[in-house]
Amino acid sequence: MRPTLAPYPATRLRRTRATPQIRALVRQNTLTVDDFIWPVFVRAGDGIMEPVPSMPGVFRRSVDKVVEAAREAADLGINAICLFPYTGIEDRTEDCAGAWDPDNNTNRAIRAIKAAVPNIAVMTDVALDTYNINGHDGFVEDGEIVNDRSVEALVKMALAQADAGADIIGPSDMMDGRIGAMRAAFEAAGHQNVMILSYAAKYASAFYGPFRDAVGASAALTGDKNTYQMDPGNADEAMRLIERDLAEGADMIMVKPGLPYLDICRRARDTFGAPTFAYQVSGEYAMIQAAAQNGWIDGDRVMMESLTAFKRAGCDGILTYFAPAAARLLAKG
Ligand SMILES: NCc1[nH]cc(CCC(=O)O)c1CC(=O)O
Repeated sequence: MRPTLAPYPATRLRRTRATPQIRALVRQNTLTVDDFIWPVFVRAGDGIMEPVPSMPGVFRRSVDKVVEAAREAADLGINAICLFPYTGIEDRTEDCAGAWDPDNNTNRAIRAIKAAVPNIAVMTDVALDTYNINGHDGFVEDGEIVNDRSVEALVKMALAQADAGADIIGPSDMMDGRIGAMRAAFEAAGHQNVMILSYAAKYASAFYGPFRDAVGASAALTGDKNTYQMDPGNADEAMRLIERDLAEGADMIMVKPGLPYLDICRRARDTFGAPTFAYQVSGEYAMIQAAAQNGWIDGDRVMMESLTAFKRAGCDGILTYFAPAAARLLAKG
């Protein structure tokens, strides 16, 4: 729809920008604490908060500290927390068995949060990269990332998370057929209320660098993820992937990374109208933090502006490491 515009001077578009009150009145998109999912890194141990050097302000937390973080988030009004495990090179294996161990750090954290902080949703990550000796999201056979055997393992991983009490399962692996396989397995296991937030349009991005440091995958990763994650030049393929995942039973979909892919967010929103999320990934976070620490930008303002951009692009919510900081700023008003 084209707005009707009388010619100048009848139309002076600056009129509706003149005061804070009028600007607030005509504002189309507003960020609220309801928009955030907070990604948190879980590690072994007790009483540990280990800083992630490439992500200033982000920590690897032991389970007890993750529970504290969940409580803090819930008190700020954040609706969901998303868990990612850190695994050192010594605990990584070729068979990735740790991924579906009911007592791995993620599953222990899910149970502990569910017991202590009932008013926050728990989301998880489903991919083998955090347990794999070679850092890939699927099994590697003769240098190839194999699909169907990986899907079987991912289903086991997802079931273990659902058994532990996860509310939202987030498959980030980009294997074909995993959403349908997980949905069928959940139905068979009585987990019909477990949601799937599919990382449907996930690009092979250099913006994931700091995350791979955070989960211990950087040192492990051999080669790249170009045979399963998307080519940054493609847009139509993202629509096909989202349509496919929704048809297989995903409840919500994600575009990842975030800011460089806002065009994909907008198309996803307009094409499918499904609950649409973006992941403001580690590299996006690190760039803003680095520039802010150098005094080159106003960190708080850039944080809020970047998060608002996702709302403008049609997203219902954002996975962001800024969640608690932004929630605190919003609470101040
Ligand atoms: N399956 C792994 C996974 N899940 C979330 C991220 C990235 C998140 C971030 O960069 O903040 C990645 C990294 C990757 O695909 O290599």
